[in-house]
Amino acid sequence: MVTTAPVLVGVLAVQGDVREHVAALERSGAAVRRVRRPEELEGLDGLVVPGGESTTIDRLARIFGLHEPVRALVRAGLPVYGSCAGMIQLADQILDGHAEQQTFGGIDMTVRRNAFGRQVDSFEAGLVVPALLEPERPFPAVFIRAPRVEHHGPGVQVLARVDDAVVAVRQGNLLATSFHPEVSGDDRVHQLFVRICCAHHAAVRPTVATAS
Ligand SMILES: NC(=O)CC[C@H](N)C(=O)O
Repeated sequence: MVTTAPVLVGVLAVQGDVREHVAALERSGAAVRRVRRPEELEGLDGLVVPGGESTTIDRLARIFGLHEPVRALVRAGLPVYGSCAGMIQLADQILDGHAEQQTFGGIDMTVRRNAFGRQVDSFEAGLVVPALLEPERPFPAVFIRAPRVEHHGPGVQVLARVDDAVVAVRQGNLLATSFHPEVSGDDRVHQLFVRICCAHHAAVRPTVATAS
């Protein structure tokens, strides 16, 4: 029998719906660590930037000394998944951000904050997402003051749209959704991310498989 340890995925825990992501990742087979300090980034196979308020996540990440180390890990190829405010944090450019707002960047896209307008601040949509397991089953996507991708470069793969709006993307090991899969009771987005983390782990860490 070959035994392998589960991948270790961090959840940036400065603000936002951290607990729901921790639970969804654990259900998807990952070991999870909440990250509030730079040293807690060490040894991770992936990182989730949760939804919440991107201006607050940005400000606290900089105060806690996490901004530069997370930027460096993104550029070094660590798998990172950003949901809603987390998607904003992974965008190279943002529209309707605060004047001094910064992002980790990494995905060659321009994201507009709060793009779906006040009258539909929150809504749910059944999305067709071919990249997920059982793609014929629509994903119950919950949008809460959600951003949308306005422009993206050729290296960015579009995973889902609502009408014409791009709401889920992947670029290499970086994954981002406008919506909140952690509150939907459907773990297929987290399962996709854990698979990306497993592939990265296998590529960068020598396998210590014990045969018995
Ligand atoms: N649910 C969310 O994460 C909302 C994101 C929020 N509108 C922002 O700009 O950060």
